[in-house]
Amino acid sequence: MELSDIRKALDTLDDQLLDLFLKRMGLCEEVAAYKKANNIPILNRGREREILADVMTKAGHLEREAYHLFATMMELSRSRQAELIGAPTRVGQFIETARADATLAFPQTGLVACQGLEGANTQEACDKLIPRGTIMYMKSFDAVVSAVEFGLCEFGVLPIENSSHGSVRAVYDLLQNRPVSIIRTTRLCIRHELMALAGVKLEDVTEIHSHPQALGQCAQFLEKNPQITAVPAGNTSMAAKELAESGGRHRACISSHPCAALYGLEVIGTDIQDSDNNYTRFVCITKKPTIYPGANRMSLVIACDNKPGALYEILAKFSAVGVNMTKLESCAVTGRNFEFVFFLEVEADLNRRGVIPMLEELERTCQSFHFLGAYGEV
Ligand SMILES: C=C(O[C@@H]1C=C(C(=O)O)C=C[C@H]1O)C(=O)O
Repeated sequence: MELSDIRKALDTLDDQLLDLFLKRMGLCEEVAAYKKANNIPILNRGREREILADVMTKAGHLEREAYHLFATMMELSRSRQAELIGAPTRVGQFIETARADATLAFPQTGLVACQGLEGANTQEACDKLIPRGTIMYMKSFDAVVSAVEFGLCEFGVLPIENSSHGSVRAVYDLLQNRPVSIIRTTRLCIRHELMALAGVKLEDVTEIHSHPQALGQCAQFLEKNPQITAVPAGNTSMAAKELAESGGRHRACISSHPCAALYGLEVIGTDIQDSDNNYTRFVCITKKPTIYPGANRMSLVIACDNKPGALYEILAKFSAVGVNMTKLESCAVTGRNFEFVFFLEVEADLNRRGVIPMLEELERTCQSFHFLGAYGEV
């Protein structure tokens, strides 16, 4: 057969397939109405397994392809049913409340909780996120979240991930477990400097103090100087202040440039980070769920069953509504062997048809689902 003839035949088949697909979806809509009236869950794993087993037996050497085609069709069917049934979900309620409140422009002032001291990278992030905000410095990430949770500060700013060191697990843990949500993010290029008291040389230094993330981002520098011990500090700026107060002449710290002038230290090494492309992303959080106009990203933390295809099923849902994933990181669940949660960020407009039902479907079907917020990046 000529190529053009084959394509003509394909066009005819595609028309038939489309027609059958629409008929199938029509029947699923009837199923949805029945389920709604009788309060039956959308997902019926047993029925889906039977369908897939039958399809694979009938499909012969194309069993794998047929499996994926039918798994996707059932995925789309469940998504449509969720859209029609509209049963309340936590994520649906969150979005409804958060959007109703978002009539105002993004705030430019207010009290902002920030971990560390003057000169910390987070301070620069605070200035970008809430341009005329008043910063209150806190000792820990936990204290930042508490300040927001208990109303001491309207906003909190926290680092969430670094391009060479990955997600800040402690911050993800706080965001999942406390009643705060992300309203905006920003990205800063981080450069690390080595600082010490006036006159101290690198040869004199036996200890370098800094935040574990900063120590990790300068791992190659530390490897090249094996005589030096890395000592964790609460924050890069705290390390600078403590060094200045200690008077220690065998000590140095890894901090950001403004700390030298702020704490009277001398820079004895510049750009000591492993990669010049070293970025940290920061999130701005609030207690009141708010989605400001123009929000085009969302952060999610999802745990799924430990079985083949579990992650694929999640990704298929994104694909079904055309959502672009910008981050996917798996992380072991603390205290459990080989169980993972996924930290995700997706680009999605909540106004696009199917996006909210997709989130609701994820909440209904995944082992655990946390919606951390919908926001824009500055
Ligand atoms: C259509 C139904 O709902 C869901 C979708 C299915 C499908 O598309 O075939 C099968 C089982 C359910 O998970 C149903 O329950 O029959």
